Amino acid sequence: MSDKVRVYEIADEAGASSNEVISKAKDLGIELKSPQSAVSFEQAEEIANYIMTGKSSKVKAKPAAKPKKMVAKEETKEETPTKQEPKENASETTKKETTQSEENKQEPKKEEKIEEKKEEKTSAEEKKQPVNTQRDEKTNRIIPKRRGLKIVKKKKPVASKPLDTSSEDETTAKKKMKSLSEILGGNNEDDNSSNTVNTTANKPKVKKEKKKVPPKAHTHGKKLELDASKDFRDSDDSLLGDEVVLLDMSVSDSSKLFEDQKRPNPNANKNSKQTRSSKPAAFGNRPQGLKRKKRKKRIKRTEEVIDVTEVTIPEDIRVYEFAEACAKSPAEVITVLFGLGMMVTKNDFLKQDELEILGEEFGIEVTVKDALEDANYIDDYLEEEVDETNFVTRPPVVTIMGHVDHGKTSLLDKIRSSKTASGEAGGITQHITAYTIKQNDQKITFVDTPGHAAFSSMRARGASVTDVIIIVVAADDGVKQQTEEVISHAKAANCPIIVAVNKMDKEGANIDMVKAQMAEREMTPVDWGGDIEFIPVSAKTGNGIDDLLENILLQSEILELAADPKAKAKATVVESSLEKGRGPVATVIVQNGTLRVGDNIVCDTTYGRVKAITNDLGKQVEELGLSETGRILGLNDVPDTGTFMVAQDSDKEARDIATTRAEHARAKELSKSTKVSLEEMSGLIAEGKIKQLPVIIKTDVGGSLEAIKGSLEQIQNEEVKVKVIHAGVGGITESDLILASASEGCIILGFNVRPTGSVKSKAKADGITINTYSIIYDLIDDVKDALSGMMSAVIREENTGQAEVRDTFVVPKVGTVAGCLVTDGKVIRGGHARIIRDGVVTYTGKISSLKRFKDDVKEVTNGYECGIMFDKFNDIKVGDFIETFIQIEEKVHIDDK
Ligand SMILES: Nc1nc2c(ncn2[C@@H]2O[C@H](COP(=O)(O)OP(=O)(O)OP(=O)(O)O)[C@@H](O)[C@H]2O)c(=O)[nH]1
Repeated sequence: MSDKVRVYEIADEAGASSNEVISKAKDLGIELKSPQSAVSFEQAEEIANYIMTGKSSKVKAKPAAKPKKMVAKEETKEETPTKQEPKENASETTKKETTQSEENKQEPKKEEKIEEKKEEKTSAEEKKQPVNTQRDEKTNRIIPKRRGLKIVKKKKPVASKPLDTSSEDETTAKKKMKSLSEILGGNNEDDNSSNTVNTTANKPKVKKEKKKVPPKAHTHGKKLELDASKDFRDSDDSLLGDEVVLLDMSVSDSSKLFEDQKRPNPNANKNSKQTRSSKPAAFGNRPQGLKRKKRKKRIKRTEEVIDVTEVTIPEDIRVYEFAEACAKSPAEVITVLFGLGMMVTKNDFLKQDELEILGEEFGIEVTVKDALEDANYIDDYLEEEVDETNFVTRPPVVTIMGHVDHGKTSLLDKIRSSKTASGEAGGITQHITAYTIKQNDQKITFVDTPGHAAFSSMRARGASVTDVIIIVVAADDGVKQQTEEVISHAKAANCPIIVAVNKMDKEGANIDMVKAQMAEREMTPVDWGGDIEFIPVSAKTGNGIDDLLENILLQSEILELAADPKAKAKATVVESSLEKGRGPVATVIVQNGTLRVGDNIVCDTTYGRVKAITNDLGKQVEELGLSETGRILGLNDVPDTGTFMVAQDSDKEARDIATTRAEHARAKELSKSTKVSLEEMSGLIAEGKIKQLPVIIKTDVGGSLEAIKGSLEQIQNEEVKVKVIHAGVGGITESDLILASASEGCIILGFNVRPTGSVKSKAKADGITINTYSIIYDLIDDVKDALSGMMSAVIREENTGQAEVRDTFVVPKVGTVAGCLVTDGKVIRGGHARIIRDGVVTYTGKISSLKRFKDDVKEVTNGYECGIMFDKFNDIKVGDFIETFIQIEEKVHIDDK
């Protein structure tokens, strides 16, 4: 109270001149004379306020209001330029507030506040002032007081005497509260200043909010500070407002959260997902835990409820898949089959009979669905409506078969060369699979099959292209083994048969012999009262060929072969290969419709668009008509021989069918391999020590492939057999090596294909044998040799001598010694021997001891006496014969057995 403030200081504080201060003071009734005149703190403040606000307040103003203004001003001043540090500001403000409240108690506060403002302006001056003299020279040295007001310095002493302020807690708290409410834009008594404060305070508040949202620690930091003042919690509404801002956010979130948890509304799934992802980790575990429980419950329920009475399953189904379909465990399925003596694992495919048994056991009606139902393009084709008005007579397709060297190829070539215009026959030397000729303006298509086995295998697959079969029998050789086989294949094909008695030009030709032999095999000639035409021909001279062709046409007439050239094309693949620069090539015979360039085609597991067609003369054509043959380019892969090629409406349709079929084929292959391993397991019991030679066959064309595969599969006896792991058209590739290395002892057989450099070297490195051939018999012979090598050697016995027992001697602890005379050959110690008594072998074993007199000897020859003992056998009698022999191991060939 005793401190005075001089006019010039007030002027500085209020930002006015000393004269203004004097005149304003006068307005307030305070008489001042010069800038050096002094007034009390109260007066000084009154004057300053009056100057700044323009309002004349009462001289005896409320002390509480004044610091408020100052705080507000300070806040404004500090907060506005330092928006980026709201937290610091806030804490500074709080500190200042605390300071002010302390100052208010001691009353020098107003002066200090004014001085503080001055201080900002005269900071340079301050620095020169001593610090520790604030109370020594009250009147003369105000500057040190200003320093005393500096937040840092003033705060420390205040903080060090909290006990002094305890009696004024309420006042302080109120002041604090007010200042906070000012910050938050709460009520303010002073209109002008409050407006200013609110405006300025609002801005940083908005920013604070913005900053508060992400880093919550800031919010907490602030709250803690406020909480530290204890009383603040009790009273401050404005503070509550501050908290509400924060709570609003979390409350809205958590309310959603709880709503989601309560309502199992499926429509709310999206929301709940979002909420879950955005909610704090602390909440995250609860719903997840609940979810798990729910899942468990659901599974239990389904297990209990499901009672399968009927299932529709695919043809190839594994044990575990079947179990799943029937709502059983794989163990149940395995147990049922095991009980019936069928050993299966859960990955094994189930056979038809196994499925039936299981169906009965479980009381389930099992329906096997055709996996190719949607891709059965042949059935679909056959089901299509047929317009018989479009039907025209179709040329016959003829197959020639016969015993080796009876002249099939010669006959085919002769027919072709004699019936093809010389100009067109440019490439005739090259052997081709099928061709069409003209006889009396009527077409006939001939097909050369690699053998009757291949013919039948094709037929077995439902691909019978043949209308008429010609059996070639050499007139000089008659019916041979393969002729007989051909007869049965031809009969089975249920086609008209014509016998071409070839080589009629030969001297030893005897057609009657052939007729007689054939008649014995129910192939009676027409002129003998039967129904088989026998046509004498010579492939060498060409005699009788016209007759043969006429007969073929006659037969086809009887058959009334007809087809629709306007229909979608259906053809059969009779040959296929992978050609360099051309890709997969398929030789086809059109059976219905017309196959054109650009047609979308499906061919079992392969598909494509016909890029080009080459006819049997090597000419590019645009289309192939009924029963015509040609080579088709455009498939995505090499098709198997005997498969049907059918034109489809769209590329997609063709691709879909082929893809489905390919997938099914793969699954089948897999199923087969599993079954093979199963068979192998049971084979150990059933077949004893059967040995298999695993082979991979690669050929240039499909026909050879079928022939080789068929031949190899037939080579087997009770001990060894060939196991074809893979057979395909095309070169030997690295994938073949991989396949080969997976089967122990597997060899790769190439027919008219050779491995490339890298494949060769890899095979060498991996120790895989690749054998290539161009003659089919060489290949078969090699395989036979390999199989023979696998066969156990035959043990042959060779008699070496004979001895007659003349006497027997029992040696205690040693046994019976037979005193013998060697009557033939020689007796060898350690050698095998059998004792023959009355012509019957009573013992076979080894001679353990051989003596002459008392000496051990290695052998005793004819005419000499010796003592013989056997290994653990003493029942030797006088008059027995001892026959000695050696065992010789002999290798056998598969053909020997
Ligand atoms: N003299 C005479 N020889 C013929 C006649 N037909 C074929 N040959 C000869 O018989 C041999 C075998 O003829 P191929 O046409 O190769 O007999 P193939 O039945 O096709 O023989 P594979 O293809 O091995 O089954 C050849 O040397 C022909 O020259 C014929 O009518 N007269």
